[in-house]
Amino acid sequence: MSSGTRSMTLCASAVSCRRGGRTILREVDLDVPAGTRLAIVGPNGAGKSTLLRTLCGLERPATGRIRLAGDDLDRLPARRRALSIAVVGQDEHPSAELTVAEAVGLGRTPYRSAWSTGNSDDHEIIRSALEQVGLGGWERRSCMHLSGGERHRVVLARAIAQQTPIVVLDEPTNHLDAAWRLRLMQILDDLDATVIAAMHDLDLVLRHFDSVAVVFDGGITAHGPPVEVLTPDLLTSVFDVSGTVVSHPETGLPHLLLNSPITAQQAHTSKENR
Ligand SMILES: Nc1ncnc2c1ncn2[C@@H]1O[C@H](COP(=O)(O)OP(=O)(O)OP(=O)(O)O)[C@@H](O)[C@H]1O
Repeated sequence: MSSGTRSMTLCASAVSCRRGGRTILREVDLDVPAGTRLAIVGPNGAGKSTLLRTLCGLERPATGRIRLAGDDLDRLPARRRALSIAVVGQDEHPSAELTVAEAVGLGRTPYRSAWSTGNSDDHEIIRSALEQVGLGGWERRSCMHLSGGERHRVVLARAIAQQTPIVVLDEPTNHLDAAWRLRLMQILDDLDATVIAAMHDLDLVLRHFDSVAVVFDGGITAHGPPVEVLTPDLLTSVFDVSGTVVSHPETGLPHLLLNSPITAQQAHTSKENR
């Protein structure tokens, strides 16, 4: 971990979020120590994107504070924020008018002075970011003609090129095929950065994140190491599925076996018992 990464703890205290006149999250406390990997999970509509957007400063909390390395996030100048946090949004794709290099080069904007088009370091950083996402040599291609998965990888390369101590991603495995889902997780594992990601794939969460925060019922209902949090009871009461964590017979790593969605009656009983 670099010294810059080490000092960048992100801290939410008593944060409430409102969208469309409705309170989505109430009094959330969440510390993300520098250099750790946090997955945010929860059912559709629970408020994962809302929490992520608030944590990275794209939305202001209705109440409470977000602090980055001790400073109030909403008081940080835009440039300093862009040098601290890179964001890969849900279903975000690069503008069709840009070449791949231009789209990835947007990640270098906070480092440039006005009217600068980038220097040789920038070109090398862009080239290297494209290599990492398997698009080496694609600099001159138009973003207009990329597939969904390729566009997603360009946006990921932009975040890598931004070289921030914190990277925030909203459902980063969307649009990716089986191999690229695993490669993406490897890329995130290798980043010298704090990683915060909203995830639907709980199996990947088990092996690639230090901790998981479960967003449910207007708050964080559980938070801790994935193998401790993703218990059969929690899977039933929060996700309406039955499932269990098993060890891979060869690697010994934890994997999630999901059986079947539970019935509406079972879900009701489980919630009554919570
Ligand atoms: N701009 C908005 N105006 C009104 N309601 C909104 C707005 N954005 C989100 N919501 C509502 O806030 C709630 C939380 O949305 P959010 O996108 O944070 O959920 P999520 O957990 O990320 O869901 P998903 O897994 O489906 O992506 C949802 O009920 C959604 O309909």
